[in-house]
Amino acid sequence: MQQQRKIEVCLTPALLPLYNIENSIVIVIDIFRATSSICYGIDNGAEAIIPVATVEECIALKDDICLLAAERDGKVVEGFDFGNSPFSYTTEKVKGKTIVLTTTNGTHAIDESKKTAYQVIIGSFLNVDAVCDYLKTQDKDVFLLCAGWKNKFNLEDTLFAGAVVSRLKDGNYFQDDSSTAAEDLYQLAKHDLGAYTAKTSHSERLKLLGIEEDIKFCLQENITQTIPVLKGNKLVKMVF
Ligand SMILES: O=C(O)[C@H](CS(=O)(=O)O)OP(=O)(O)O
Repeated sequence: MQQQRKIEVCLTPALLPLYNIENSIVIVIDIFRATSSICYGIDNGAEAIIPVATVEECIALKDDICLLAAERDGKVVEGFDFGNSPFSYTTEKVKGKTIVLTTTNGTHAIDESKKTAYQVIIGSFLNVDAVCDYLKTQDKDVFLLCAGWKNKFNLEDTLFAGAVVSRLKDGNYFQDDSSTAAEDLYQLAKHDLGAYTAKTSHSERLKLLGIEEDIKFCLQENITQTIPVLKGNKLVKMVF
């Protein structure tokens, strides 16, 4: 008899060592803003985005062709082409380009999960239905990894995890308790994600930096069908 697939939500990268993800498709989630910007950039024709955990690794990969993007604590790191705002990942800026990217939380989560995952893909509200449609066609376990904030829990990534859980409901998955909690949170917030996420500490941080427009942008649902997938050390557009 075929084993029942699992759906698990890992609420922060700090909890990752507790899980076995060898048979799982890992969906890395960093709604504000890394995974939203990655989805947008790949959809806008970036050839690849190379996620790295540290600013030093980003500099080490510098060559004449790559763009270098680095963000820490919401700000572009001095000397880099750009940071983590989705508005830096437009067609005009990224089409045909390879970007080496490091961010406070998102690229750290990608780096940690790639070591043992069956596959790593990138999720955001921008591509939520495409991600779920893909997962429904796979016979792998689903592992939703929230990038959180500096290894701590955050609301917006958990909300997105809940959005995925609610869309996969009919798939007869075994759900862990954090998936159930995430789904309940999503049911509470889904009618007005903007109002709910206004409560988040991340919104407060981004507002202080004057970048509320980024928040609105990252909460749009299904503006793309593109799924970034990790191939080697590069995130590229998944081809079906
Ligand atoms: O740039 C962002 O929005 C955050 C920075 S922080 O968490 O507010 O310090 O980085 P990300 O890796 O996208 O969470």
